[in-house]
Amino acid sequence: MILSVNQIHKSYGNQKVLNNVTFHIEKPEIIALVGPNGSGKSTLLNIITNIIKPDQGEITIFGRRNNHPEIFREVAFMQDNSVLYDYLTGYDHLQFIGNIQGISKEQIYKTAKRVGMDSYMNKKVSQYSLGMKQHLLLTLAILNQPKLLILDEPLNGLDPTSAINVRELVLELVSEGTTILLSSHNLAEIDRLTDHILFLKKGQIINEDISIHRKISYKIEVDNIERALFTLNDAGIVTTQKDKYLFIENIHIHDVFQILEKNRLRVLAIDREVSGTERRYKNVFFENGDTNENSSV
Ligand SMILES: Nc1ncnc2c1ncn2[C@@H]1O[C@H](COP(=O)(O)OP(=O)(O)OP(=O)(O)O)[C@@H](O)[C@H]1O
Repeated sequence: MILSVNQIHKSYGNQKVLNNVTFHIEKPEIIALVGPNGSGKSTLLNIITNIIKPDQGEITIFGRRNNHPEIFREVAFMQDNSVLYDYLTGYDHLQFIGNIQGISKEQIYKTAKRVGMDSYMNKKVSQYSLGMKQHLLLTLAILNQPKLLILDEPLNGLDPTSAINVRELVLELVSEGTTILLSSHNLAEIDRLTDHILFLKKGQIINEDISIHRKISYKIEVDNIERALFTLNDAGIVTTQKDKYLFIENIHIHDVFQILEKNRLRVLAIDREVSGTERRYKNVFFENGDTNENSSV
């Protein structure tokens, strides 16, 4: 068992933030923790990493309690940027943590290069952008090649290029056997990363394989929209029109191309959108017309 979260309760004053949270991670994969602002995601990650104590409940990581002194050889938590020191360089931070963990200079350089921060690691953190700070925090987190990596909003503040790099790195780490538990607000990013979602609702976990909710939709522009609409619907492919675009869901796009080509219809543009998480998110959090997504227990 990689991670076992058992019957965790946590309140702040009268506010019950986590109410009997239980879930288990048994195999290396990416698991996304999703919930509205204030639903308790950071609190839960902080409890898992033993930064905050729960009121009740128990966490085990690789079979040991999460307060075991050796646990942090195998687990890393990407903290938020308040842990960084403005007057130190990125390299100073890496060297400091590297010294504590007995990590070689070569490994520090290799990891910084892997994350893409080697070119500015000798600059002071005061000169870093938000994205550069995120890169440094990620480099610090993966320095000891953890088996379980916990990331709180890792894509926050990243421009599209950096977000793609981090996403690719996360996928690479998982392919090497690392388990990644991450929280994110960015549902489109989650769709690209994983099918395994933990929804945090009213202090409790709804643990789901999102693949059954996956929807792939295509937005297509053709040279003759009326004829294309008629032709596709006639072929049994449910197609709708909005403005100058056709919309088709959950279909092998190759079939659509073949039908259009056979009928001498030309595709001018095509856009593909994958959504599963967002659709399920709405079902979970906006049920019964409840549009107040803020969690209260
Ligand atoms: N130290 C604290 N003292 C009192 N209340 C707290 C404390 N930390 C968190 N809370 C409250 O607990 C709730 C959950 O906070 P938490 O930061 O875990 O949520 P979150 O899901 O991570 O939110 P966000 O997505 O906005 O980061 C919020 O209502 C927050 O105000």
